[in-house]
Order: sequence, then C-alpha cells, then structure tokens
Amino acid sequence: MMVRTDNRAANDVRPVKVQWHYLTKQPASVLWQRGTTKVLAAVTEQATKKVTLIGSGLTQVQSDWLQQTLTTLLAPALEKTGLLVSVTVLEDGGSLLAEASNAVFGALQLLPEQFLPNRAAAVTAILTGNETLVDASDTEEAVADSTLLVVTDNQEQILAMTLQGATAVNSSQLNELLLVASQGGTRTAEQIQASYQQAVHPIIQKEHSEMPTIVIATKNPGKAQEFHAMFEKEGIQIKTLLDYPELPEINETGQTFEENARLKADQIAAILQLPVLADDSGLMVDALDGRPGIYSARFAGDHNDAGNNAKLLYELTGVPAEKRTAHFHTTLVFAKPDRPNDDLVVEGSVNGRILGIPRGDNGFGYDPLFYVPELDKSMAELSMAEKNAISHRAKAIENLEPLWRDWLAK
Ligand SMILES: O=P(O)(O)OP(=O)(O)OP(=O)(O)OC[C@H]1O[C@@H](n2cnc3c(O)ncnc32)[C@H](O)[C@@H]1O
Ligand SMILES: [Mg+2]
Repeated sequence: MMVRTDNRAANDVRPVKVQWHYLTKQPASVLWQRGTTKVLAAVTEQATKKVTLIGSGLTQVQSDWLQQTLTTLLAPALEKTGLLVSVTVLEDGGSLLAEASNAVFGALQLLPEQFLPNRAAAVTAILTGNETLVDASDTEEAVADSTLLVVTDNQEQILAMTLQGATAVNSSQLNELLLVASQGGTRTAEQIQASYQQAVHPIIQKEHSEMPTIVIATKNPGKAQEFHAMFEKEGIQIKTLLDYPELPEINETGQTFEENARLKADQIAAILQLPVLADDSGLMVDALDGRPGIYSARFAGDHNDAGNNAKLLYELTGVPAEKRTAHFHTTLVFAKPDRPNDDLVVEGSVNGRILGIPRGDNGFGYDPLFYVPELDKSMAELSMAEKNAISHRAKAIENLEPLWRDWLAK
C-alpha cells in the first residue's frame, strides 16, 4: 500500500484556502489554494454571449477544456449574457486543472447573477499500481498511470469529466475512479461553501436585525472588506451599496475629495436613515500640479486603468525621476442621518514616485506606476496585505479608528 505524501487516506481531499474578492477592483475574484497549488481567477460579464477564457500558466489543451466545460455548464445563463474569465496559475503543486476550475467556480459565486445553478467543484482521482487516490499532490500525480478529473455538484452528481493517462483502464477501475472522485468533488463543494459562508456571507448579506448597521458607500466589496474588521469587533454589521440596488447614482460633482465623499455620505445617509461612511481617493502628481486628483478614475476619458496609466506616462515624458514625486490620497466622510453639519472627516495618504515603466501585476488603477521608496517596490508588486498596511486608504482607516466610536455615540 502506497503511503500518501501527506499520510492522508486514499479517499481524503486536502483542505482548501479561498481568499474571496482577492482583487479590489474586480467584481468577482478568488485566490484559490490547495496544497501548494495556487490559482487566481476573476470573472466579469461581457456582452458577447459566450465564455472567453484568458489563461496564464495553463496549457492550451487545459484552457480549451476549461472553456468548453464552462460553456456547457453555463449554457442557460449564456443565453442572456457572456462571461470573461481570467485564470492565472501562481504555483503548480499538482491537480492544476481541477484547482483552476475550482478557482473559477468560486469566482462565479461572487457575481450578482447566479451562473452556476448547482454548487460545482472539481477534483482528480489517480490510478497508480492498483490503488485509487483522490486529490493527487504533484509527487503522486507524477507516478499516476491514469488521471480522472471530475466536476460534480454537491450531490455527487457528475457534471463533466476527462480521463488521461498512458495506460488503459478497465471498467471496474474506471468505476472505482468515478466513485472516489465524485465523493471527493462533493466534499470539495462543501469546503467551498463553508469558506464562502464564513468569509463573504456574514459581511455583506447576513441580516442581524438586532445589530446596529452602518453602510459603506461603495459597490466594491474589496473596499468594504477593508472597513469590515474595524466595525466587526464592536458588534456592528456593515452593508454596502450592493445591498441597496434601488438607490440613485450619486454624481461626484464636487471640486475636492472631501466634497465628493460628503455628497455620497450625506445623501445616502438621508435616504437610508443610517450612518454612512463614504470615501473618495485619487493620485496627485506634483509635476502635474496635483493632477489627476479628483479626476483620477476618468483621467483618460472613461474609467479605464490602462488608458489612465498611458496618459500619465505621456504627460510625464521627459520629467526626470527626482521630479516625479506623487501621492495617493483618500478622504473618508462618515455621516449620520439628518445631521449634515456633524460629519466626521479623516484623510490618509502615501508618498511615492511615478515610474517610467509599469511594474507588477497586483492591485489596480495606478498601482503599477506608483513606486514606494521605503519598500523599493511598486504598489502593484506588493501583496494585498502589504498594500493594506501602507496604503492611503489604510492610513485614513487608521486615523478614523480612534475617533468614530465617540462620534457615532453622540
Ligand atoms: O468611488 P468608487 O465607486 O468606490 O470607485 P472609484 O473608482 O471612484 O474609486 P476611488 O474614488 O477610490 O478612486 C478613484 C481612482 O483613483 C485611482 N486609485 C484610487 N485608489 C487607488 C489605489 O489604491 N491604487 C491605485 N489607484 C488608485 C484609481 O484610478 C481609481 O479609479
Ligand atoms: Mg471616486
């Protein structure tokens, strides 16, 4: 009997770690880890009624299979809208295609519209010698005679599968593979669900009618997540604009960050009759007299990060490194219903320099061009945790921390 690399039973799946809403500016993204395999997936709706998959770190065959499988699984939803799926393999520690599929299934759960009617999850089962092992690690995968990848729902029903290997399998071996894989897949679906309930559900959706509520004036769950920790420990639940789809769009017509944040906070507090925390942020470049500033999101016309970055580089053509100083700024405004003169206002900023060429893939907006001298990295080269320790939003939250309890109780 072969001892598994981590002493698991033959039919045991490894735990999973899911970081929901991993990318701040994507509507639905997930960092998925099982064993040492790490995959980042993001999904957005697109007008064309098909699945477009952009894979990095998958082979063409794997990308094709995943795209085809998604197209089949999502067929009913694809009659109405299309889907852009991006998959980035950060580390391949085995069962790569299964974990890439799981990352996408996870991200799909974060879209407002339910694309996947059943909870789907993927797992591999391998045949090695005369043993059948579920959820193979990379060392186990290396000695597999055959590998079966199965996508199941949460009831051990098989939704898709693919068999690969140099050795033929007979029907009883295939049966055995199918059995352990479908159980492992359903176990994985439960793991995804448990993580989702813990991480996402309580923050944004769960109703605690007895709990005091504040509203974060953003549709960006990543931002909301940054505020969540501060309020959770005080027994306050937070909601976001996603919980109030009927609210009118508030136009950011102010001339300063504070005016814009105030517009959002005051108007929404008045409508919902709840305390509202709003933020407005942007990039201020010294050589451009503080531009793009409040116009950061639409510097190049529409809300397009690539266009904004290109325009910034263009405007700084020929400006030497030492004159490319800049800072990110955030203003937070906390408003209570019907008390517009009593808003709590705090700010935060982080200094840096605008690079000549973009660096790094994390973050969003101007992050790849924003160099942080203390860390000798661009903002896009920082992990989310590193960025959240030094960012302008983090500093503003730090400044809010000692003030808001007394203000809210007044
Ligand atoms: O107001 P909401 O709806 O939350 O979304 P927004 O895109 O307007 O978000 P912000 O006011 O926070 O930021 C305005 C723009 O400034 C840039 N920006 C803000 N924070 C940033 C950050 O942490 N990293 C990189 N760019 C950032 C980015 O281009 C944003 O679109
Ligand atoms: Mg804004």
